[in-house]
Amino acid sequence: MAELQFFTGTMDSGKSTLALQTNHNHAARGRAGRIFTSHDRAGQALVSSRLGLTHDALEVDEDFDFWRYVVDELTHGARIDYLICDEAQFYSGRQVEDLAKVVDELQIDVFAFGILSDFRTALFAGSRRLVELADRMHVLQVEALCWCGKRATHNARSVDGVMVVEGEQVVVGDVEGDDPDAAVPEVVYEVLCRAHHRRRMTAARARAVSMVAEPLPFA
Ligand SMILES: Nc1ncnc2c1ncn2[C@@H]1O[C@H](COP(=O)(O)OP(=O)(O)O)[C@@H](O)[C@H]1O
Ligand SMILES: Cc1cn([C@H]2C[C@H](O)[C@@H](COP(=O)(O)O)O2)c(=O)[nH]c1=O
Repeated sequence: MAELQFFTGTMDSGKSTLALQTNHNHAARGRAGRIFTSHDRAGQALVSSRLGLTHDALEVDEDFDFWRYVVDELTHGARIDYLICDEAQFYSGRQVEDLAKVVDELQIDVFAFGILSDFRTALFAGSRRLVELADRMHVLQVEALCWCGKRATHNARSVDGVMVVEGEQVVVGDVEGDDPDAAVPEVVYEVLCRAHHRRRMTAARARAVSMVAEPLPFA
């Protein structure tokens, strides 16, 4: 019985890696699949993992029609057993509804991967519709950690080193690397626990605050 499954976690939690592993495992068993992505950091029509894995993919823009694409492929004799849908947070609600229709009417498995909420902690449209429609939802077990050591649950955006909660919802970017000499891009993401996201306390701000010398008590 085909299913619509949604695999979610914060940024940097292993979603794209799992997407490519899922594709590999199903293809290794002779199943025929298609891989989709949207706004991948590595560029157009590519799924990339920070582990260095990449795979060609079909780019989903706002006009992409999953139902029409799959029906056209099947009509022309292609076999499709499953769809891998990465960066699904960027899909529209209608596109997610079409993925559910592909599962129900064509018995094709759909594996969707994406973050739940944006830098303001608001659900993305595609993620919201996946939560509403998926047969099964999985939170990835590779836990990304806040700088304080707690499990990270939210994605923070910093612009020029300052955490922001205003701006465009879609800004493609990455979490800051661990190379201290690497140039820091203008927009950087960081995964935080809820408390530190609410306090706007990024790792950089925590370091700065901790470095302020406590006034010595007068002798
Ligand atoms: N060099 C590495 N060796 C092992 N794991 C890594 C390495 N670099 C990143 N990772 C892990 O890979 C995951 C990020 O991979 P990715 O699939 O790109 O995540 P996502 O798509 O969720 O942003 C994280 O869980 C991180 O811990
Ligand atoms: C929080 C947040 C993220 N994004 C972008 C940044 C990345 O390009 C992707 C997430 O990719 P990942 O594989 O999960 O790391 O989403 C955004 O556009 N807006 C946001 O608020």
